[in-house]
Amino acid sequence: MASIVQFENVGLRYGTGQETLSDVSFQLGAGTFYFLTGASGAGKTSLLKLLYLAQRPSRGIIRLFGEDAVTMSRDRLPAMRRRMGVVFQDFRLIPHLSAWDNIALPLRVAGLPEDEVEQPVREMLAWVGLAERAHARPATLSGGEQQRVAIARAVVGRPEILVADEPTGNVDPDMADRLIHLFESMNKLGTTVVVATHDFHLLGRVPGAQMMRLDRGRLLDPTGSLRHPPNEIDP
Ligand SMILES: Nc1ncnc2c1ncn2[C@@H]1O[C@H](COP(=O)(O)OP(=O)(O)OP(=O)(O)O)[C@@H](O)[C@H]1O
Repeated sequence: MASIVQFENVGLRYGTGQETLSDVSFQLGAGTFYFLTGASGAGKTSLLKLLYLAQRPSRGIIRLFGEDAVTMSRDRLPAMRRRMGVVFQDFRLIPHLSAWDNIALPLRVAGLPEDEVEQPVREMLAWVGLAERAHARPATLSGGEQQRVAIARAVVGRPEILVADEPTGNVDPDMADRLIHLFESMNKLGTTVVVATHDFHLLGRVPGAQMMRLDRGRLLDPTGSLRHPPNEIDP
């Protein structure tokens, strides 16, 4: 299976402090589902920021869709980012837009005509259980509802990679299962999915998902499953 993301000896240092991420090396196989776990402060959000190109590493090599993401010119970044859907930990919805318009945004930015925007937005709103709240602005939605709008916005354009940072942090267990099922359905259609979570309950929900575990800025890969081809697990 082709790898869609490669990190080689990546390090990240904010300011002049210690490295937040050190010697991080892995490859993500196209079409695979990954969970990223680790204690609070281990560096999960930082790793995801490198992945969705919000942050450049202090050292190492990152290749995304076969291109060198570290030396890439700033003009190329928006086109690369459009191939990814991101669920931010703090949602980042546009406050003056309704739930509907927030979800429609990636499709409109991609230049889809309005008659091709309506159906996917309607379907996504229904999927995340917010059909009745289509016209609500983010400030009038609960935290869990905002999170569901953020998820709908990230997946509506069927991105090649979906990156989600604690996407079930604000919803009840039933909704968490439903959202994970949505990610799994997208994964079955070919999207590579990376979900950072503290929620151990979720980890068993996706058969075949690979685990990435960060421990104080270092990625543990005891089974070698993050290399390609994955190592056989020793009997
Ligand atoms: N912009 C920043 N400037 C300086 N330090 C930062 C910045 N962002 C994160 N850090 C530090 O980097 C470390 C890792 O943070 P990060 O948010 O990546 O961890 P995390 O595993 O996602 O944690 P959590 O599960 O609590 O969200 C922490 O010590 C944090 O204080």
